[in-house]
Amino acid sequence: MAVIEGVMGYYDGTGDDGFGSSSYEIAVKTDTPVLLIVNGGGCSASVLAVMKGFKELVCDSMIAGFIINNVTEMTYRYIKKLAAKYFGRNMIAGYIPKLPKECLLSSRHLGLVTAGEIDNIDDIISKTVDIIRPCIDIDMITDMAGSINNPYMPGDSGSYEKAAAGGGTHSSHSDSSDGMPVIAIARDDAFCFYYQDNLEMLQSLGCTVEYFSPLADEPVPEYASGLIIGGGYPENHLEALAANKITSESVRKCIESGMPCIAECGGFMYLGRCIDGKNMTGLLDVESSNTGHLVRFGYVTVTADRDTLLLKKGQSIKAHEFHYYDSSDNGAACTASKTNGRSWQCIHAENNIFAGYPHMHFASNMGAAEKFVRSCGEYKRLKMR
Ligand SMILES: C/C1=C2N=C(/C=C3N=C(/C(C)=C4\N[C@@](C)([C@@H]5N=C1[C@](C)(CCC(=O)O)[C@H]5CC(=O)O)[C@@](C)(CC(=O)O)[C@@H]4CCC(=O)O)[C@@](C)(CC(=O)O)[C@@H]\3CCC(=O)O)C(C)(C)[C@@H]/2CCC(=O)O
Ligand SMILES: Nc1ncnc2c1ncn2[C@@H]1O[C@H](COP(=O)(O)OP(=O)(O)OP(=O)(O)O)[C@@H](O)[C@H]1O
Ligand SMILES: NC(=O)CC[C@H](N)C(=O)O
Repeated sequence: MAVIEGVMGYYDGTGDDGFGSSSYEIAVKTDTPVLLIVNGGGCSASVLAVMKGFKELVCDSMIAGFIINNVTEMTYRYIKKLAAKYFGRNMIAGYIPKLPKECLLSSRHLGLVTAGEIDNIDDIISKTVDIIRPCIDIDMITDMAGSINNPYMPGDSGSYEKAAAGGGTHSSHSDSSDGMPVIAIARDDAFCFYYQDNLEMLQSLGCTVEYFSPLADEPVPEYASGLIIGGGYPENHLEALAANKITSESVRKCIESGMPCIAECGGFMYLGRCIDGKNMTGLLDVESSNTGHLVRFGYVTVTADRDTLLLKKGQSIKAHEFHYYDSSDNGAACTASKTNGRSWQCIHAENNIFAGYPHMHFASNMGAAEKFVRSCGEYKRLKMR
């Protein structure tokens, strides 16, 4: 079994093409049965109307079953009995009771507080499992999952399994003398927004991915010939990032020596002169500050208006913007456009840098990842001369 992550409500997506990019569309494309969790709090039989609406909005909703959230056992039994009548079969695989405070995960701007920042996350999960486990019909769920032969599930050669086993995900003593480039990834509580896909794609192109932590004042790993600084919450760690000179000097030295660098959103802000007045690396002449509201949000297509590290003029890549901060200069090497027709300039493409607010998704243009890896390879060869 695998859990496929979706966003917001089941049919919520870009809205441009039916239910474009929604969890529903992903279920259809991957031929995956769906177990929909519906909120039953504050109502009883009315939740059946919600379930029926979700199930019958389209002719094949892919919904194989439901779990009712936020109800008592008594209400659950009542709904389950009624559901058999209205759906003609048992489609409810259990319920989730009202959870105690200590099981709840907190949110902040941009969504949930990330798991890596919650010290007792394992305890919270175990406690939640202990509560939920007796309320869920696992056999029924296994039957739903076992009834399909999904070609997208990782098999023996699945990259996800390899990654989980540590196959190239992290290597502390990478070979720098031959082979493919080592890509350094800044990763900690300040820089935590990465598409796992992107990292695996770099690995599938032969690169080794190595992590370092700006919050722990670590330098860019010695053997690296490419650098990625992802998004996240640098604004929550300004004192440390401003004080951590080993990282900032190392990032500066690498980039000034020509190392190809992608910096996205929070990572882009870190390459600037300052965030909310606190000094950062100063590699870009940019100041970033909190606007107090969502500045840009949603899926975009980023098209290059001139040649850049990732895209040649005219080429595009799909990306995503999600930020409260804004900068004095967001770059103008590319144009980001939404399906609703809105567009704006973005991306600093000075020499070896590709930096700006969009988070790029390589699977939408593998050529961009290949171009980045080629540049890292060239940098590596130059360095070895
Ligand atoms: C159309 C909207 C979309 N939201 C998506 C996915 C996610 N949204 C998250 C969160 C936490 C928020 N989304 C809102 C911005 C909310 N989302 C919308 C709106 C309905 C309209 C946005 C727009 O047209 O510009 C919007 C509500 C609104 O009336 O503005 C948010 C404000 C909802 C709320 O809490 O009230 C909220 C932002 C919170 C904040 O300000 O910090 C998710 C994180 C939820 C999740 O994880 O399930 C998620 C983010 C996923 C991601 O990283 O992409 C859609 C379904 C993708 C869609 C956007 C489509 C698009 O424009 O491209
Ligand atoms: N069974 C439960 N017991 C107690 N609180 C709950 C339960 N289910 C949800 N909540 C709380 O209700 C709020 C909204 O829950 P909901 O399930 O709508 O979240 P969500 O779908 O993750 O929201 P979002 O659309 O923001 O991603 C959250 O604060 C969550 O902690
Ligand atoms: N997507 C990001 O990296 C977000 C950066 C920053 N936390 C902001 O809200 O602007």
